[in-house]
Amino acid sequence: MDMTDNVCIEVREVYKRYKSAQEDSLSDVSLDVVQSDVFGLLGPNGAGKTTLISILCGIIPVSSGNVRFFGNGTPYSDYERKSRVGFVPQEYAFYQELTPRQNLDYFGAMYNLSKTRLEERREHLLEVLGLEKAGDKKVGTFSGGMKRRVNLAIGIIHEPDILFLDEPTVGVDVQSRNAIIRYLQQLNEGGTTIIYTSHHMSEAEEFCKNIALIDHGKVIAAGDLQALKTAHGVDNLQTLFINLTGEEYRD
Ligand SMILES: Nc1ncnc2c1ncn2[C@@H]1O[C@H](COP(=O)(O)OP(=O)(O)OP(=O)(O)O)[C@@H](O)[C@H]1O
Repeated sequence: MDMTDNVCIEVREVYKRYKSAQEDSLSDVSLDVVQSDVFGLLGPNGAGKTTLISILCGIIPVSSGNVRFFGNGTPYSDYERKSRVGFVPQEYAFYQELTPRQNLDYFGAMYNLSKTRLEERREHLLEVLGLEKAGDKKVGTFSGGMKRRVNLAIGIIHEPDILFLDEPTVGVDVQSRNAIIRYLQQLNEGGTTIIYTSHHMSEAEEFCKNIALIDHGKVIAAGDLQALKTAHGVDNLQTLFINLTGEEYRD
């Protein structure tokens, strides 16, 4: 990281043990995410990625440690954190019985957007995510790719500065995957900081500037993706991943 980079998320010595668990799901996790980064949280099944994203989004508490958010070097208030951070969860977070327009109106209202602003955002997102024609059909009838795009639209209805995505392209076809990643790239070019998880190594390799590789709740490698590949003498992310996390199944 460059000294001039503006840290927007600071994670320090975070531990997490779920109530029913015998072991820590996160153990001594420290990370910095800089403004306008595309940051990949990568690791095998059960590594702790969803746990970490859930903590960063304020959905579950840490057992110990700290997470702080900054905008231009100043810590966010709770209000700023809510209005400037967006989250696209792995599970679908919409009402299947409602249409995309109705879902976007419902979730947009939670952010206190004005009626005009909400309409503008809703129609913009339906258009750029290729959902215009399906805008008044029940989401429950949609393909996986369309549902993923609705999930994404809901998470960004309030135009967040910092966006978390937990496997945003899981289970979709190549067209939807490309549309989602292209759109996220555009958001990032416009200044949105993106933190995302994926099991799709070639997608992550193209998309991420920095990564943290997590295994058994610990950060085992972090930093600039290109520099990590060079340091470990590998030419692709998948080989780096296998070299650092091993070949065994994680069931
Ligand atoms: N609510 C919970 N209660 C108890 N243990 C949990 C809970 N949620 C997750 N865990 C455990 O915490 C560890 C980390 O899980 P987590 O879902 O964060 O991993 P992940 O890296 O997101 O995995 P995946 O790639 O499969 O989504 C796992 O051992 C999991 O079994």
